[in-house]
Amino acid sequence: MASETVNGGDQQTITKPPPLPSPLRFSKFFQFVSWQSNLRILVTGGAGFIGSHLVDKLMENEKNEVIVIDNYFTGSKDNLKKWIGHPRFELIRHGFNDDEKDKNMVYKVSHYAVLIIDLPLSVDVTETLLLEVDQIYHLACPASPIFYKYNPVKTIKTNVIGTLNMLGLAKRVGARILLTSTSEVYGDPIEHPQKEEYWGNVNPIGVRSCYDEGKRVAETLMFDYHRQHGLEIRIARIFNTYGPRMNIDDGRVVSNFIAQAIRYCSWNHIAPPACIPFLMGEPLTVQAPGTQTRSFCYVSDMVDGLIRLMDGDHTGPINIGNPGEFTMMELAEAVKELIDPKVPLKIVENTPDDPRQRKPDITKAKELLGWEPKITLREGLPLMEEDFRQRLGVPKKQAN
Ligand SMILES: NC(=O)c1ccc[n+]([C@@H]2O[C@H](COP(=O)([O-])OP(=O)(O)OC[C@H]3O[C@@H](n4cnc5c(N)ncnc54)[C@H](O)[C@@H]3O)[C@@H](O)[C@H]2O)c1
Ligand SMILES: O=C(O)[C@H]1O[C@H](OP(=O)(O)OP(=O)(O)OC[C@H]2O[C@@H](n3ccc(=O)[nH]c3=O)[C@H](O)[C@@H]2O)[C@H](O)[C@@H](O)[C@@H]1O
Repeated sequence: MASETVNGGDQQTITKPPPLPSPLRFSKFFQFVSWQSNLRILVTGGAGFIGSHLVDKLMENEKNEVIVIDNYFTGSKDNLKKWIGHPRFELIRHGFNDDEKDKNMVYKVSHYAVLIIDLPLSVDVTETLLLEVDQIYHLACPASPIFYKYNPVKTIKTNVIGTLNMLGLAKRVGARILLTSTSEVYGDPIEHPQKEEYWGNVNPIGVRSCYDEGKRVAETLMFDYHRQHGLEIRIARIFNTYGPRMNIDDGRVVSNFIAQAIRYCSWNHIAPPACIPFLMGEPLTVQAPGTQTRSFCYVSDMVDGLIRLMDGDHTGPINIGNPGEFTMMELAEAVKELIDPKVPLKIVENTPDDPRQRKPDITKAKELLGWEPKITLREGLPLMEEDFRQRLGVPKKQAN
């Protein structure tokens, strides 16, 4: 088991041996060795953007059994529809599955009647859960700033109570757990690019704190369980990730710019620009000043990095991101160039505490995981455009 540390090596090394696999799972393995999958993997937040791509990749391995829990706040069952009904896949609904539904009808009707009829049945990580699994990818948490700021108390609960619950589960069944932390733990960074040793510059009482301080506490909890109980932990610090399947009105910059540009062009196509300009859709909304930077990682690279981290020997935290750095103005220009150079830009007001620069130092990921991103922004944007056009029902116009 790994005992490498970060932060200049000033953290304690592991004093306890790693936990044994769940006794339940162990006996099942020997009893049914002929059909038992090698790994039962829980993905929290598996109906979301990164989570559903991760599920796709994990399901490619026939030795894996994948279980998803989600409360569908920002995720959707649609993202998982190709796996629903697959024998190696399970989407947990309020802690019981379809076969048990009839047996539990009274219980369910009395407690969840409205949910059964009107809403997809969901599982929230702020509630405790007992499952027999070997690995936990803990992603559940709204990621887009407009969504995580919508109900900040719930965001904090998800990060703190949700992570505690998943750590409790990992401890009980002897599972390895990976947390998807964030580059937001570096706040508005004074060091650039950001190395894992950097402790960050975070406002503890700002409107983003529910998310960035929430993730910092989640990291603390992970390390405390690791030191105190010998839990096998992995922490990924994810930098801005984009790709197909992001919510169209997610609010994050890449999805906003692509949706705005496609919508602008579709209106432009119907209404001649000279006569009805207000019908032409929204320009690209660049939040002031537009010189702030981000480094964008394509989702397949991200998923590859997460799996390498989970399956490797290093606890992290490890930055996983693409070091290619762009100002928001440069990103807007790249989207214009791709979709339609005539789409206008509009400078709009920014939100408080927006980090002014962000770029990962990925030396650790390269050295410890043998990972580096393969897909550049210019290669990834067209893949996302194609997916957004399909979902918006706006095909690309063929050049004459
Ligand atoms: N996408 C990025 O750029 C990025 C960057 C850094 C970190 N991350 C982290 O990666 C993870 C996934 O991000 P994403 O971009 O796929 O976001 P997303 O919003 O698409 O997915 C999050 C999923 O978690 C679910 N969820 C939220 N709260 C929950 C709760 N209390 N209980 C159960 N499910 C809950 C949502 O319904 C959704 O399906 C998050 O933890 C996020 O903080 C993402
Ligand atoms: O990578 C990360 O660690 C974090 O990145 C994002 O947070 P943020 O970078 O603020 O994401 P966006 O909302 O996409 O904003 C990026 C930049 O684009 C700008 N922006 C956003 C939206 C828009 O329409 N226009 C625009 O210029 C924002 O001002 C900001 O400077 C994610 O949403 C977080 O969940 C994640 O943890």
